[in-house]
Amino acid sequence: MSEPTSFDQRQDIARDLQVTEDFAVGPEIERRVAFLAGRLVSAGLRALVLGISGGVDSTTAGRLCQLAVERARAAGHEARFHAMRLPYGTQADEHDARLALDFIRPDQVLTVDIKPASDASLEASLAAGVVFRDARQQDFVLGNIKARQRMIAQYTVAGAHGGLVVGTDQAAEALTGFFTKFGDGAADLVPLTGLTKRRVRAVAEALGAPAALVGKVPTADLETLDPGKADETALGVTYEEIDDFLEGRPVTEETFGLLVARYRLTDHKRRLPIAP
Ligand SMILES: Nc1ncnc2c1ncn2[C@@H]1O[C@H](COP(=O)(O)OP(=O)(O)OC[C@H]2O[C@@H]([n+]3cccc(C(=O)O)c3)[C@H](O)[C@@H]2O)[C@@H](O)[C@H]1O
Ligand SMILES: Nc1ncnc2c1ncn2[C@@H]1O[C@H](COP(=O)(O)OP(=O)(O)OP(=O)(O)O)[C@@H](O)[C@H]1O
Ligand SMILES: [Mg+2]
Repeated sequence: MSEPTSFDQRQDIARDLQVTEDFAVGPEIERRVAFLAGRLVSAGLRALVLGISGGVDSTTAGRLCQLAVERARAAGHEARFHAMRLPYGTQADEHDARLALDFIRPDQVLTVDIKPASDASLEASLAAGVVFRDARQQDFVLGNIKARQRMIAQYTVAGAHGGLVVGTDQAAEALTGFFTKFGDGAADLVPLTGLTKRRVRAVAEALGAPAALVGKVPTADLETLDPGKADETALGVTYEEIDDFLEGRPVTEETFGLLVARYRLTDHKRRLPIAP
């Protein structure tokens, strides 16, 4: 049997991540709003829950959620969108989060500071004798604790209101595994699935999001020692390159190899836990 060609490899990955060749923003918005409203109604539940960071992904997904609950209500189904602010203490770009909320106009906004619980979790492990290699490694692990703490806060609200937790995973993050397993990677519904980053921005723009958020530099903003670090700095590859790869446009051989390697390495993050 012959080795798959680069072309086949790329196509298989794009298919696995549900990236389509064609993209029309209007029908994509309609399909995703219908998906959220339909799932809420068919599950017999009453709420959608999502953290709003001030980044373009949650701005976009948040507006889709609000449109979906309004559609469900118009069809006679009781439904509300609970948008959550989940800062770790004080967030440097809080003004962007406020801008996002003004645009989304959610039914409800709830703020939970994840700092006390995140710090307590780390402290308890340190007190139990967990030792980190150095301060950087400890800070990186604390970053993943923050992402998981946000997941816990969102599931708390979902539990209180009979809600579904919405995730913001999209194709560029899925390809690179650039999310915390069971943290921001954990959700009930993922309406941005299959969208490259530039397509997320196109959806945001078509929905009428402020330009400052549509074009905002993506950041996981998880490391206390490196606040607001750009995802592209952490990844060593640009979103333009990731999107080009996923959409079948030319990328350098080096980028191609790097992305295929990253996709393989992070396979476990896109699946259920491995069983014997
Ligand atoms: N082959 C394999 N089969 C099964 N499990 C495997 C595995 N390789 C590693 N693992 C395990 O997976 C776990 C590591 O995964 P995980 O805990 O996610 O940790 P990890 O992938 O190391 O870190 C998460 C990365 O995502 C970034 N992130 C997080 C959250 C949000 C965003 C954002 O863009 O907003 C970005 C974050 O900055 C960081 O670079 C470990 O337990 C590891 O041992
Ligand atoms: N400070 C925060 N407050 C509320 N929710 C947050 C916060 N930080 C992260 N989240 C949640 O975690 C998700 C993953 O973060 P991520 O950085 O990938 O998305 P984003 O900030 O919306 O967009 P971008 O990737 O462009 O920065 C967010 O979409 C949001 O739901
Ligand atoms: Mg972000």
